Amino acid sequence: MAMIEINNLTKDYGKGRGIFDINLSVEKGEVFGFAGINGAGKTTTIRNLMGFIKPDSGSATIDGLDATKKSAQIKQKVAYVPGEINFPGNNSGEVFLKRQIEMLGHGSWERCQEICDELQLDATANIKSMSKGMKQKTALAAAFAADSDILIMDEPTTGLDPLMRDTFIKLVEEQKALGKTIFMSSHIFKEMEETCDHVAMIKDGKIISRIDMNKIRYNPDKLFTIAFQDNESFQHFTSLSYDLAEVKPDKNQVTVKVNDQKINELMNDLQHYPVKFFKEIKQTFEDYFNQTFKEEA
Ligand SMILES: Nc1ncnc2c1ncn2[C@@H]1O[C@H](COP(=O)(O)OP(=O)(O)OP(=O)(O)O)[C@@H](O)[C@H]1O
Repeated sequence: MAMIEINNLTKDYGKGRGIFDINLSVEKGEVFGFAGINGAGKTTTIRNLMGFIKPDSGSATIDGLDATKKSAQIKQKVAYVPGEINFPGNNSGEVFLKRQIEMLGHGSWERCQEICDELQLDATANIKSMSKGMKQKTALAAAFAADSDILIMDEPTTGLDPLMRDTFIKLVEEQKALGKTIFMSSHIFKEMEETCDHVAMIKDGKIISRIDMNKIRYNPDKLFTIAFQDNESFQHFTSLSYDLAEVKPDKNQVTVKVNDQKINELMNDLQHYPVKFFKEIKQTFEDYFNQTFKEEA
């Protein structure tokens, strides 16, 4: 059974805003990304999932628990990082973190301290006077130290610098190795590319694509840009039967799409031409995201 199941979920705020007929399924042990630009519907979906708001139609379950009817149990079970962090009370980060661990009934203060060290967070500061980044780190420390089977995080790296994002990626990988299920929204491509097994893309409240990230990470179809030293070589090469993705005659340059199995063939062919430069164009999740959004426009 899937750990997170969303069926035909709709929350209509009017004027085309909200989420419409969302269907998603996240398996146990999977890191699942939810990608979309501002206002796409990520937070609305997550707030439904956590039972903070009721859908107009459809349903969501977490480990078999209905998000609306069993919201209290879900909040106990899930380590949650909200999109907008607003801590209750006027205590130090440490007091807050210790209470969180006590409240959830799993996780340990020792592990929490290790995570605070990794995130370079001084949790002795008062939570009300913390900077945006410190609040985000405190919320992450609470979630990662909770030892919950499921983590749901809404834009978890907001306010973190690039080095801290790398620490975040490491923490996610550790959780994945422990078999935890992670659902996180983001518009930061790097963290999704490095951590997610699957990503769903949302636009205007609707899912427009589901991606197996291995197909992006280990895409057998590679792109190579080759610049030739003279126009004659360029002309001759482009007359061969390669799949030409881009041709720039003024620069004697061509970009070819070549399957892994045909790379040796390309290398052999290129030996016959004076080549100025040769480089692989890496296809990233960002390229896929931008392309899909353009196609949907
Ligand atoms: N309580 C509300 N009342 C009216 N409209 C709302 C409400 N909450 C969200 N919306 C609208 O629903 C749409 C989806 O918002 P949501 O916050 O889910 O997007 P998001 O993908 O999380 O965006 P962001 O990346 O900016 O956080 C937006 O158009 C937003 O203005």
